[in-house]
Amino acid sequence: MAHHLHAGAAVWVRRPAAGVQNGVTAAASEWLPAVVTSADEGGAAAVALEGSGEVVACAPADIELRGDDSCVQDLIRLAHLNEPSVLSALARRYAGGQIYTNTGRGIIIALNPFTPMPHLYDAAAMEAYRSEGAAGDAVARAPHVYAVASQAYWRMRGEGKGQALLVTGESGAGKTETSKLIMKYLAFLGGYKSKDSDDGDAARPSVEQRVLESNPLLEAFGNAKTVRNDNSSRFGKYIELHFCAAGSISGARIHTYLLERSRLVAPSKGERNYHIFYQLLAGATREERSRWALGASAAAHRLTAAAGCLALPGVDDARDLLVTRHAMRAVGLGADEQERLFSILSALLHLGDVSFDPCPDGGDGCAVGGPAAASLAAAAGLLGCGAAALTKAVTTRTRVTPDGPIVSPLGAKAAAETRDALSKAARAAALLPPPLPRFGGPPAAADPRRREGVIQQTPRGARAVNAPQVIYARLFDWLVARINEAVGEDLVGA
Ligand SMILES: Nc1ncnc2c1ncn2[C@@H]1O[C@H](COP(=O)(O)OP(=O)(O)OP(=O)(O)O)[C@@H](O)[C@H]1O
Repeated sequence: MAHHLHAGAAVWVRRPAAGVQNGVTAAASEWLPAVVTSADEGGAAAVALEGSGEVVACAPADIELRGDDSCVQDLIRLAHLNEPSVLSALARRYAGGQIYTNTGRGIIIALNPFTPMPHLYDAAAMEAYRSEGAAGDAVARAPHVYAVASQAYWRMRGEGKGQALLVTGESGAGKTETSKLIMKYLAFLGGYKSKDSDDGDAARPSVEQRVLESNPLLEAFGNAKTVRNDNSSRFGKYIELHFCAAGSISGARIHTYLLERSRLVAPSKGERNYHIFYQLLAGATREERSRWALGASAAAHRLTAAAGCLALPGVDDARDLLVTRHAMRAVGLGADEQERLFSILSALLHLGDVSFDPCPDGGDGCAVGGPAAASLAAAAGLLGCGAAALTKAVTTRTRVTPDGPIVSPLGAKAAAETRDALSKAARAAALLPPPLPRFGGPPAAADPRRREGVIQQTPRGARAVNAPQVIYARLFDWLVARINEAVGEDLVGA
């Protein structure tokens, strides 16, 4: 940008720098602090770089004004609002352990510290921001995610209107962690007492507790290790928290979007499938392992082994299964429902192990033989449908014509691509009778829109649908619906 520059003006100048991204050296640039030694009318200048004193000539596009921003904690107070000033202010604060920076009222930039910072979120910090917003002074204290949450909370209470908090950023930026901090803090502001507190009905966790405790469950089924984030949410979510007139949480509702279904059958190299599969394979008891015919470890099943990443440093999948089970109980999933749930997950693992051989007679179809037949039988048993019906479903395609259905064989490649080629979701539903309602009442049935959504997810006229994906997506929807039942939708008094 062209500026009126004079000798002695403090500026940023853009200089070429080699950057390395994903192991590849790429041309990049960096902004360096400098002082103008001479400038022409068009904005070009000769500058002396701070530190080295080297004098370089710069085009107008490579120069930005620089102010003294050393105490700035709100970006709108920068002396010059330009890219290098913003980046330098954020970098300086981050280096000093200040991961939060305001940018105007109600917007905060959070930089991921990638290390636990318990002092930022302890009881003293919670108290410090309790009245933020109520006092109408959101900038008085250090920028903090609690300040934004507190501001929204008190505005909701003051104006009696719903508030929305948008948490956005690229994968691994810290959205999930930030959302959890916000929820915990809103629960705290609403008077939530920790579960250690001995008042109340110990057998019935509070709504706040159920909301917070449902998180591990959603994460187990909806998160996976990616190349960018060991605990990446593979779905979008919108969480509604309902408050009663007295200001405490009275209920919640979680809406989820666009679960990454393809991960189930094809996680990318170096990534993992959904956490729950590794938890199950690491933490199932000997008796459960035999009941569900599970392999000894994640290496034993294609769905968990194919991408080549079995364990994660610092993650104990067996211990995490205990956390997931605790969350299941917290949202009210009984032993029967848990059994069905783990049976279906096990069935998916077996289904993933089914492979197809070309027909021995050289014909069009394919056959399921050897160990694959055992996997298919195990899947059929766990899903509660006959092995013959499942075999037919995975090796044939049915077309409905005015003269009746025409069944034709699928080649090995087509069958393998679709894995069990249950040609349509409707057929899948017929074969896996009825897949999720057996968990104990289908919330989907009570909500026609949701049911429609499931049907729409199946490409109409598609030659075949990958049933593990369909089943897993239904399982996930069912789980979200159960969590919603547990956390309630009590809008009375909100
Ligand atoms: N405030 C924080 N304090 C400490 N560590 C954090 C914080 N925020 C994020 N992290 C670390 O960064 C990791 C990634 O964060 P998170 O899962 O929240 O990212 P995300 O934006 O939700 O990613 P994705 O879009 O892939 O789900 C966390 O597992 C945690 O280790």
